[in-house]
Amino acid sequence: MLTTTTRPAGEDLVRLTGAGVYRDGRWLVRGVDLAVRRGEIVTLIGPNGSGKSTTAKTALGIVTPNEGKAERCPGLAVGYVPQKLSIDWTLPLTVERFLSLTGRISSRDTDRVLEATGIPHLRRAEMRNLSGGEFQRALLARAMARKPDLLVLDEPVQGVDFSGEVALYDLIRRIRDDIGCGILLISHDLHVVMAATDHVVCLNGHVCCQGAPTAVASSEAYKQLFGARADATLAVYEHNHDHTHLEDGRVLHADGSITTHCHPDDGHHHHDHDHHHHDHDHGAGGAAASPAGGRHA
Ligand SMILES: Nc1ncnc2c1ncn2[C@@H]1O[C@H](COP(=O)(O)OP(=O)(O)OP(=O)(O)O)[C@@H](O)[C@H]1O
Repeated sequence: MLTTTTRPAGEDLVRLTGAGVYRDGRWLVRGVDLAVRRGEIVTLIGPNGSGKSTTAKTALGIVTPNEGKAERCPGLAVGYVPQKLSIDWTLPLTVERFLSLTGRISSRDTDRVLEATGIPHLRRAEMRNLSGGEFQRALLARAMARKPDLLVLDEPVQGVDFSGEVALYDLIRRIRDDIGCGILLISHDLHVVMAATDHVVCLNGHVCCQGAPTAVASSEAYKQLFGARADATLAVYEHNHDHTHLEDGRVLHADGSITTHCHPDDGHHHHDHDHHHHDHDHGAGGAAASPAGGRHA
C-alpha cells in the first residue's frame, strides 16, 4: 500500500501496519498502513469522523491498536499538538509559562522556540489575548521545545485565515528543515495542505488512497470522497502547470508566448500565493512528473 515515489529516503520514525482501532462495538479505523520518515511531512486528510485523530494517536502510542502493529523508533521524542487542549483559556497564562506547563524548559530554549515560530515579542503576552495565528504558533513553539524527532500536529491552522494558513504551513516546513524531524499533520484543508506536504494519506475509516499530493488529488477515490472540493484541489495543480518545455529548450507559456527560459518572476506565471511556486515538476530523468502513481485501496 505504501507508495515510495518521490518520498525522501530516511529512517521510519513511526510505522503503522494494518492498524485497526475497535471501540464501543465498532471499528473506528481499520487496515491503516502508513509511515513517517525523518525529514518528511505526511498529511492525513479525510472527512469529519474518518479516523484522522485516532490514527495519529495510534501512531503516537496514546491509542493501542486492536489489530495490526504500531511501531516507533526506540527513544523517539515526540511533540504533539492535539486538536483540543483541556486548559481554561480564560485564566491568565503568559506564553512563557504556557511553554513550560508540561515540563520546564530553559530560558535559552524558550528564546529558541519563540524565535523559530516568529513570536519572540509575545513572550510575556497572555495566551487568552493571542490572535488565532499567534495562538497556533505558541502551540507549535511548545511542541518544538521538546526537540522532537516526530511532530504530530492535529489541525494546526484552526482559527487562522487563508494567508495565515499559508504562513503557518511555510513555518511548519521550515521547522522540518531546521530540526530535521518528521511531521505527521492532520488537516481538513485540501488545497493549501496538498501543496505543503510530501505524502498524503486519505482516510475514510480505512486508507482510501495515499501517495504524492498530485497523485492523490487526481485519484478516483479522492474525488469520490471530496466531490466538488476535490476538483478545486486538482484545479490548483492544473493551474500551476502553466508552461511546457519545448524540445529545443525554449518554454511555451500558457498565454501562448515563447521564451528562452522560464523564471517565476518573468510575468508568464501566475501564483496562488507567495509560497507556492511548484508550477512544474521535473521527474527523474528530466521528464515532467505526471500525476500518476496514486494507489487505491
Ligand atoms: N475513545 C473513543 N471511543 C469511542 N469512539 C471514539 C473514540 N475516539 C474517537 N471516537 C470515534 O471515532 C471516530 C473517528 O474519530 P476521530 O476523532 O479519529 O476522527 P477525525 O477524522 O479526526 O475527525 P474530525 O475531522 O471531526 O476531527 C468518530 O466517529 C469518533 O466519534
